[in-house]
Amino acid sequence: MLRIAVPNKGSLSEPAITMLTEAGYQLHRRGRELVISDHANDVEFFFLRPRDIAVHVGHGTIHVGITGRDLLRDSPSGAVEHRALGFARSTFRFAGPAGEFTSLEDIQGRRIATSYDKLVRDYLNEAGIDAEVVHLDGAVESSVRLGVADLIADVVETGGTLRAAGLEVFGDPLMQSEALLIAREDMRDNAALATLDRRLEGVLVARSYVLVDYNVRERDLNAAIAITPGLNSPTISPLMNTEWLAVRVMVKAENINSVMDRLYAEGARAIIVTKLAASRI
Ligand SMILES: Nc1ncnc2c1ncn2[C@@H]1O[C@H](COP(=O)(O)OP(=O)(O)OP(=O)(O)O)[C@@H](O)[C@H]1O
Ligand SMILES: O=P(O)(O)OC[C@H]1O[C@H](OP(=O)(O)OP(=O)(O)O)[C@H](O)[C@@H]1O
Ligand SMILES: [Mg+2]
Repeated sequence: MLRIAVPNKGSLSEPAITMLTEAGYQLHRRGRELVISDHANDVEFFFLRPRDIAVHVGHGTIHVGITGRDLLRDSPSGAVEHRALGFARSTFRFAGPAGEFTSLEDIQGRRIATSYDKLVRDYLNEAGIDAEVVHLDGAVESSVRLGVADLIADVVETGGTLRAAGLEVFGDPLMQSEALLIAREDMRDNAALATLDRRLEGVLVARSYVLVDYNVRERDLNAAIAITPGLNSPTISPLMNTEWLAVRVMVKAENINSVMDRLYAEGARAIIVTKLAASRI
């Protein structure tokens, strides 16, 4: 039975549970259960602190897990990134009081508050900068005002928390993060992991693609197909009126209106777009 670690709280928890549910798994918690068995799918879900998931997966007692790339990099765990999952996107940045820091060199000899000690230390070592890392478990943005640090290094999404604390980012981001499916290298060829991975890929595709149907005259077909080449190849079917063909094809959802405009300009008509509920590519 495949053991899967799921974040039990924080920004990763709800979207991870939603994604696994969309992938067909049963992991509804009625109360404070720490483990849920999904017998129909032959998997077991362990609800764990986001920060601990890389440790459990690296240890091998849990086969795979969902965590953030920043948390994985902050852990000494031997787990590796298996697939990016496209949610909980954030950047990891240095920030200080407005106007006080402009570049990385300004950090030399100063005190940096963070919950991500290893990530920050590795970055400073790489950059050849010597600074003191002050570990805090959370609410890192308050540390400058409270005097325990001169600057911070933390997760930034909207920047709202920084602004509220009177801090400004400076320098390049230390990294870009998002939720990941992580596993140990030796799980790479595991069949149960491959099934989970294909299901998650199916959710990602269903979220980012739409199905487009349209009719087009045979003479305009090549121009239309150039706009919508599809994943493998579009499906072309005959219509009763033999001058026209029906085309069915997958298209990235984000540009769908501009794609429809261009298809229409090339002579396509009866263009309809359908959302995908699930997919296996
Ligand atoms: N505001 C946010 N927007 C997007 N992603 C975020 C945000 N805050 C945190 N994350 C991401 O969520 C993960 C960390 O989870 P989070 O900070 O929500 O957990 P937590 O419950 O605070 O955990 P802990 O108490 O161990 O710090 C990281 O991968 C981080 O990049
Ligand atoms: O840029 P923003 O959109 O404001 O989001 C970033 C904030 O969200 C996270 O905090 P969280 O809610 O996890 O609290 P924590 O500090 O206790 O971890 C993160 O640590 C930042 O403080
Ligand atoms: Mg947090």
